[in-house]
Amino acid sequence: MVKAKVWTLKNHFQGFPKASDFELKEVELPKLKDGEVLLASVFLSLDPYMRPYSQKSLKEGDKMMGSQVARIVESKNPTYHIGAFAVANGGWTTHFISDGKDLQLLPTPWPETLPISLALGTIGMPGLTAYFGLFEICRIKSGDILLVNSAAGAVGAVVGQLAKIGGCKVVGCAGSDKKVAYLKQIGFDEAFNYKTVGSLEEALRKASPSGYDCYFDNVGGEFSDIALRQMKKYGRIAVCGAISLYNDEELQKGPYVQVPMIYQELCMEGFIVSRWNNRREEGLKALLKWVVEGKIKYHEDVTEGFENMPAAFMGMLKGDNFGKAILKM
Ligand SMILES: NC(=O)C1=CN([C@@H]2O[C@H](COP(=O)(O)OP(=O)(O)OC[C@H]3O[C@@H](n4cnc5c(N)ncnc54)[C@H](OP(=O)(O)O)[C@@H]3O)[C@@H](O)[C@H]2O)C=CC1
Ligand SMILES: CCCCC/C=C\CC(=O)/C=C/C=C/C=C\[C@@H](O)CCCC(=O)O
Repeated sequence: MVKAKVWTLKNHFQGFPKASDFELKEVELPKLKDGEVLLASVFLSLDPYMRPYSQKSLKEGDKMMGSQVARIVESKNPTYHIGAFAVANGGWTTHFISDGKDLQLLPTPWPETLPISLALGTIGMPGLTAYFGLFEICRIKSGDILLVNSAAGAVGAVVGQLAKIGGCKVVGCAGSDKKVAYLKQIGFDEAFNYKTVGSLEEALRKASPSGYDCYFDNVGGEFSDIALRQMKKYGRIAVCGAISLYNDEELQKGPYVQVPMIYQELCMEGFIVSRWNNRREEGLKALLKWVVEGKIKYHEDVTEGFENMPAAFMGMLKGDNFGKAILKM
């Protein structure tokens, strides 16, 4: 019998998650049935969606949701061979069984020089979020001026670099001077630390006095109320996330958006990356090519040790991560 260690949601989060909201358990996995494979997690992803989704999708005591790059260690499925790596949604667990239907084998050939953990970030769901959010929702054109927040993160850094490839002027913001320096290093035209600027309104105006054609929003809340009022005529807003709101116990009430939206004739659209699941291969192939060519740089924030999952998750929500937050088993 194989024993798996599993992080469970002991208590639903009230405000910001606490260590006592999680509980580590050990479970015995059953023997494989025909068609099933046993996988061992190698890298686990830490994503902001886990905070709001846990509220709507989990019961207390459930295994925390999440994805990983895992190695096949036993197989009764001819499609999946021992030693192969796949991306799965196995949750916060050291080992799990799959019938293969939810497994995504790593794109091949996977270059020896690239860490397989990129399949959780730049060449994975966050990278696809940037790719489809930018090209299908923002519909960027060469010469557009684009704003992206949480810009040094898993999604934001890809947004900015893809926009540069697409001929845009790119403005980004992040929560530390180290992250801001990184943004400039990877090609952002303007970058600032939103936590230290005196006035966000002035910082945005200074970065682009003529305003913004596209706004890729990862943060929501007060930031977006200010950014919205600096959009150019016919501007496009991709509502990707609202991480500034995820830990609120009561939904905040901001200014109303209708007046600037009408005056500037703006288009604002929310999206979930799974909308393009049928075009996953297209996106991954493009992202892999750009990474291999060096046109998209990546940065990972690696925490070691399964016991540190909750701490790494809470750290990411606080902005401690620099780049894609992952855990190495
Ligand atoms: N719609 C979709 O399909 C998807 C949406 N998303 C969303 O994209 C966004 C970014 O995700 P991802 O790239 O994985 O995460 P990141 O790698 O960007 O990590 C989260 C970052 O959010 C920032 N942050 C945290 N709290 C606040 C706050 N109160 N105000 C401003 N910034 C804050 C921090 O960066 P900083 O240092 O800049 O503060 C932190 O590092 C999230 O909102 C997520 O929900 C992600 C994937 C798919
Ligand atoms: C306060 C309300 C917040 C609403 C938006 C929440 C999150 C946006 C976001 O981050 C979306 C992420 C989508 C991820 C998509 C694919 C998977 O890897 C996650 C699967 C989650 C699940 O359905 O189990």
